[in-house]
Amino acid sequence: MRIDVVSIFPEYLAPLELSLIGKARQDGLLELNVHDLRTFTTDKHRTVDDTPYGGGAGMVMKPEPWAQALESVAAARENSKPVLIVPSPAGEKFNQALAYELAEEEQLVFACGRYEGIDERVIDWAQDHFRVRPVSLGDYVLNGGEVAVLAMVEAIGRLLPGVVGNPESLVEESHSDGLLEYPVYTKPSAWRDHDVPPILLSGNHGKIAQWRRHEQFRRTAERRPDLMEGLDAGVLSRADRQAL
Ligand SMILES: N#Cc1c(-c2ccc3ccn(Cc4cccnc4)c3c2)n[nH]c1N
Repeated sequence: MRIDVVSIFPEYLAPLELSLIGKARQDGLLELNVHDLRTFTTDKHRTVDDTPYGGGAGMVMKPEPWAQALESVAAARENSKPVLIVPSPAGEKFNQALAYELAEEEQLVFACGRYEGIDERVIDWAQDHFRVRPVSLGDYVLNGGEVAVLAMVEAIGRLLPGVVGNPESLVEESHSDGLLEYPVYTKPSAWRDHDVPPILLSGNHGKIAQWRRHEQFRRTAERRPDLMEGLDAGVLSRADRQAL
């Protein structure tokens, strides 16, 4: 997969040189290019914003630098247009299902807006060159798209083949099957008056799996009742229904 990120703060994306994603880039599992939007300006002040038509507070990002930048990074392909992800408070909610969907793409382009956002005509123009997806990280307000891109690239990148050492670990984590993950413990078994649940020391793998499943349901019902409504019937085994 190739990922291109355009931002006026390219240094914000430096953490993607670290850890799992950084190693995936070194191993050639992921190509990630970060581009400075100001590279695509033509005036001596390298201007990327201007006052909003219709008045109002703040500034809006000018359309032409964005069109130049996006044209520059769009890999020419016959069969399908690359995906352009535009982080926005007004986007569809990012979730694990969307992370899996986007992990299948050949190229993802991320447009990190700042100020009050990007001139909407860029989104309209981009429809002819990209499959455009405005995406929100969550229902809270950030100052720009970079933090959202860090989160999305990590969530998507870790799903790519070979990035996570043990693919098994992707199966049982939160949201992989619509449920929150079960609690985890390690040595020592007794710690500051808090003991590891005895079932986990029993060596009875069937009972341990049953306990873990029950904990997934208990936690999900307690912390995220909204997820319980959306559970796919196939996810609920007979034993699961008994656990509810
Ligand atoms: N993804 C995502 C986001 C953003 C977000 C993303 C891009 C930009 C570009 C500018 N701002 C500031 C801004 C603030 C308020 C109104 N309009 C714009 C952004 C906020 N906020 N919250 C999220 N979950």
